[in-house]
Amino acid sequence: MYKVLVTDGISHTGLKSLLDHPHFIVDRQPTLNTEELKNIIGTYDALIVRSQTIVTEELLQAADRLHVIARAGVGVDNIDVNAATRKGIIVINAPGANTIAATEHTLAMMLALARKIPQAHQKTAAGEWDRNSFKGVELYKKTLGVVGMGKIGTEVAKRAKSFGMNILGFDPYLTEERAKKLGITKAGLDLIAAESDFITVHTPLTNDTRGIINDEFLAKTKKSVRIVNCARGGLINEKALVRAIQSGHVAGAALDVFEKEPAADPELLQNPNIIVTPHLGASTVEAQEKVAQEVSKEIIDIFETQSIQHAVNMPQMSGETQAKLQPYLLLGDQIGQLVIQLLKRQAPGKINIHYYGDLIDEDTELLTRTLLRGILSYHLSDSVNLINVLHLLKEQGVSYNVQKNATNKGFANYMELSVSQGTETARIGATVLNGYGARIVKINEYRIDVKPEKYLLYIKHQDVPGMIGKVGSLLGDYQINIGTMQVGRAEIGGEAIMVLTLDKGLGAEVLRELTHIDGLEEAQLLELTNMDALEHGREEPQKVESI
Ligand SMILES: NC(=O)C1=CN([C@@H]2O[C@H](COP(=O)(O)OP(=O)(O)OC[C@H]3O[C@@H](n4cnc5c(N)ncnc54)[C@H](O)[C@@H]3O)[C@@H](O)[C@H]2O)C=CC1
Ligand SMILES: O=C(O)C(=O)COP(=O)(O)O
Repeated sequence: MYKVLVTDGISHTGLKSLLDHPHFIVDRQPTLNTEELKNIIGTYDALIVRSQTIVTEELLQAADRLHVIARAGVGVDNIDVNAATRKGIIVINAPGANTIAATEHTLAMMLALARKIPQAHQKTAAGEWDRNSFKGVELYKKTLGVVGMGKIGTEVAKRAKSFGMNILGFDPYLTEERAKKLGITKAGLDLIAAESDFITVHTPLTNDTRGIINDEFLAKTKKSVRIVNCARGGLINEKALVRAIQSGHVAGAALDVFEKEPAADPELLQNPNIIVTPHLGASTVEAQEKVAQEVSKEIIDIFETQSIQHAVNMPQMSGETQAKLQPYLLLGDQIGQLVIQLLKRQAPGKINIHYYGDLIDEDTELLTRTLLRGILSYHLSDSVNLINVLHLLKEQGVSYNVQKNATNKGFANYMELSVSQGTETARIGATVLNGYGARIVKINEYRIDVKPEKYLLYIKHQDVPGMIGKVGSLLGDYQINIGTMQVGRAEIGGEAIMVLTLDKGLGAEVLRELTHIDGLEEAQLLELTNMDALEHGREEPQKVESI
């Protein structure tokens, strides 16, 4: 059973697949304080949050078995993603599931700001019939500057066009072609400042975007501009905004998000020209069900089938590509494990990965991580996974290099992995044969043809007659059954290798005796762990024995 902790208010209906699943226990604890959360997090496999729960490095230090943090929404700035990555915790979100909700809230805020609806409502509800104080402005024929033309920015732009607005869009990823298709103008920040009557921001909060609307930007804006932020507090420098509104340069602002939440600054909250909502952009019935459904499904997938779709700290890959790469991923993990053992179990210093043939057309980032995890797992065991493997390599000072080559090396697809430490190098080449499965086809400079199995006996010897018989009979004396035997040599009568698959492992005594055979230079048992789990395309999940 896997234990899932749900903090923050998450839709019960949306969580249904998790709540009904026989392998998951879901605890809903929406009112925990930081200390309480820290005290219990250690017993959970997954955590589901919205924007309210702050997931810090300190909290993660106590999260000993946490495998997944799911953000039922988009922004992950309340989660220390780097700390999660270092700990090998997958962070997922639900991009797109609340796009429409945030879009409609932005439009609602823009209209409310233009027509002073909250202020008028307040006065009317208090019994005052004031028809003079609330003259608004129209959106029609006005220019809207959209900073951040991602999912929400784009949907906002489309809807604003239907009000007859001219749209200026700014986003490093906005091409002229897409802008044209949307019927908007691709612009820079300066043009947006100079031309816009309304400006709305829709970027994530990053080092780049923090304070993107600041004194300097506001100074370049048109007089009486109105500003909307339904994305992230911090994109607008609040002090600068208040100054610009007080000076009369900015006519007003509509804010759903704040530098610090819950918002408390009276200069913002009690300003007659600023309308506010308490981070409600995603708060619709539909969006909340959808975000909860999406993260629930993905959590189940991650634990049950190791398939990850929306990890923010992993390469993204479609299910189709993942399925196509699956045999290579299994093989990659295996040759990673084997190559480090061939290096006489020394820590790696330098790793080279080459992909040839059909593999060069694939997105190999996940495969590369799998190979690297295979290598590191020999010394670091379960503490290394696909999430933290690059971080751990860096931490260990191991360099790696990936090359792709269109030549096919005699196989439709081929990958070669070499690991060095000092002057020693171990190398394995492998391929997936259509209809026959995975094969190791090269070990160091020798060509062979071995199907990876749990126990492989690797022997280096002189290419002299009788060697195969001697090895076979010694193993027979110890009741060790040989599954397959392959020999490879660089030249007749020179050095050669023998690779045997065995039904069980063998001890140091047998290995010692093997090396006493005349002409036998080296014997090494290579062992693959996690074979069963790998066969099923996933690692062994952590199990809760009893709750
Ligand atoms: N108020 C609320 O409740 C909600 C807020 N959000 C927030 O809205 C924002 C946008 O969300 P989505 O559209 O779903 O994300 P998205 O990832 O689809 O779009 C973000 C866009 O910002 C662009 N961008 C990044 N840096 C930029 C820069 N320096 N200048 C201009 N553009 C830049 C990116 O290229 C991307 O196209 C996020 O901050 C998200 O957290 C999302 C949902 C609800
Ligand atoms: O999805 C986002 O980025 C949001 O800001 C929504 O936040 P919430 O889930 O409503 O706390």
